[in-house]
Amino acid sequence: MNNALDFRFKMSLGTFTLNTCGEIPIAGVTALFGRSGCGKTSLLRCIAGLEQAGEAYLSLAGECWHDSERGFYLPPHKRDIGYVFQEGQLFPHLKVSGNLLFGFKRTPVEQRHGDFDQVVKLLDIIPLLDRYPAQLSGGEKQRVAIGRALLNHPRLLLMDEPMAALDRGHKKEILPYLERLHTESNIPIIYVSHDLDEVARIADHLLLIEHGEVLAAGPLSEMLARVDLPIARNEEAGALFDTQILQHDETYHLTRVGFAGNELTVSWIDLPVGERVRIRIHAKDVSLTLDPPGPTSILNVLPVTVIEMSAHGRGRMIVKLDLGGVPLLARITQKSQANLDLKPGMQVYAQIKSVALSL
Ligand SMILES: Nc1ncnc2c1ncn2[C@@H]1O[C@H](COP(=O)(O)OP(=O)(O)OP(=O)(O)O)[C@@H](O)[C@H]1O
Repeated sequence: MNNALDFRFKMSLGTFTLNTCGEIPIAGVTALFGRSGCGKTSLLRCIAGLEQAGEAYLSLAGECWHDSERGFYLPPHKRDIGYVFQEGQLFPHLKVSGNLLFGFKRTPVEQRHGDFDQVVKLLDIIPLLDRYPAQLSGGEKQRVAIGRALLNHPRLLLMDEPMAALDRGHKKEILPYLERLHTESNIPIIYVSHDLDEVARIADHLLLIEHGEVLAAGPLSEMLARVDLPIARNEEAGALFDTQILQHDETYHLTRVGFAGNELTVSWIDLPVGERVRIRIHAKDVSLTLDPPGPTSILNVLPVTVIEMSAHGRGRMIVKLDLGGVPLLARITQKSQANLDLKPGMQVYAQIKSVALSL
């Protein structure tokens, strides 16, 4: 594919073997996802050129960066990439402004001003410009590290678990910036993570890595809706919906969102009507019933069709449902599946608590 990063790497690291091949679209955010030690960082380092696999092929939009067969290897500093590591790695002796200016290496002087203003605004860095890294929180350091990488105008931004060293509070603080980056920057990003909720918020594509190999790859919403992949076993498994805000209910502090002819009531979303939001419904928060329930505290009861089922873990099933053309996942017990005698093709009702829906 010409508008992609094509890769093939084979190498051993101690007892571990990385044997990956695939392609990553040069647009949006692609998550490299998998459990700890599966090889995500190794793959990212191969892409950056920091690791030289014995067997390697890498090209960006048809431009070769590494081809071991031809003995061609472009060193990291010639690859035009930005790299944000788990810990920001700022220069401690430079103020934030000085650290950011380091990101201007490749930008002609006359273009620098506009970019700087845009990036510091995007990442809310203005109040931090005069501080030294030691005077920043973990989340602030990461914002500056991201800003510095962006100012370098890379053709590709690699991010290796940029939130891994942050506590829950700081993670929450930085996530909206990563989402903004995703919608407002046109630099393609490859994002390593083992946190499914994080990936679901910011990625467009997903490469699932297992034991050093690419197990599956595709658009995020399709990947999250597959019941044959280990992702479906994850506690946080669930389907993703691109919705639009239809209405707010100020009395009950609820919001109504619409997607593909369906509507859902969710907890209040502080965004104007008409705005698009990504909503995730965790499989564990969806229950199934054969008949429409009578009066119930559950605000969302939607007719669905069973598409397929897969056993996951002891006594548990994951059920893929069709909700007016979009997939929804439900996790139920095998006992419930037997009690309801669920089979593909059956029409049932999915019950989703509105409080269970999260952005
Ligand atoms: N220099 C090395 N020598 C020996 N083994 C290594 C080396 N570097 C990595 N490994 C091993 O290779 C495997 C893959 O490591 P890698 O860091 O790529 O995984 P990861 O998916 O990024 O993990 P994590 O999510 O924990 O960061 C691990 O089992 C690791 O122990």
